[in-house]
Amino acid sequence: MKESAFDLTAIVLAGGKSSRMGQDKALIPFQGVPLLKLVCTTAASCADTVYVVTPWPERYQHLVLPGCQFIEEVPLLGESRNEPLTHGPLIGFAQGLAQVKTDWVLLLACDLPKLRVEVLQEWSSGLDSVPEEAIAALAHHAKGWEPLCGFYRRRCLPQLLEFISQGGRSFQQWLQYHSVQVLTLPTPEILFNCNTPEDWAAIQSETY
Ligand SMILES: Nc1nc2c(ncn2[C@@H]2O[C@H](COP(=O)(O)OP(=O)(O)OP(=O)(O)O)[C@@H](O)[C@H]2O)c(=O)[nH]1
Ligand SMILES: [Mg+2]
Repeated sequence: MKESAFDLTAIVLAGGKSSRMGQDKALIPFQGVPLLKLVCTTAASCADTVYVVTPWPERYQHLVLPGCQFIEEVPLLGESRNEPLTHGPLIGFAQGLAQVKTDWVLLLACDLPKLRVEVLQEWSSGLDSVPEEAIAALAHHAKGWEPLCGFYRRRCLPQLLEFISQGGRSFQQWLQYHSVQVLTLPTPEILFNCNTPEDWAAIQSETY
């Protein structure tokens, strides 16, 4: 159930190399639930429509993700269909955003086991007071913006496509050209990123 004052779409990214994990992060279980399913369930609690953007939807068909629709990534001009599509999260986001109809979209990585619905809902309820010039509302941490757990205006798509067409692939570099509203993090733990076997072991051993 959503609590924001307007319609919201969520995009969940499930692609990439998972090279640090050594196996597809989207499918590793946390408390018995594959990470992608966990994140999609959280997303569906905050948004009316949830898109899972992935180069390989068939890999996740069996997960049963209620209320979620797959968007299959397509190669960029010059990319081969025979190569694995690992062109990065910025392009995955752009291909998802092209399908979005709502003014705001919540973008989430699939490797965020500690997301909290109430925090996302609290953030989304404040979106109507984000200054018009800001293209996104994101949390900030020591290394810069956290681009894969926050909100973007749909109207940023043309600027994003322009940046990509010039070879841009980095969220941090793209965002530095734009005004972004800071989201307050109640606890940094929410953004915990499960990238390595050690990260995974750490969350497995926690007791709840
Ligand atoms: N759809 C899509 N998602 C991607 C792509 N690359 C990364 N992601 C997603 O972006 C999020 C963050 O990915 P990272 O943890 O930075 O990188 P990764 O490539 O998955 O893993 P490493 O190889 O260990 O860096 C995860 O949800 C990935 O599934 C991509 O090319 N397409
Ligand atoms: Mg990560």
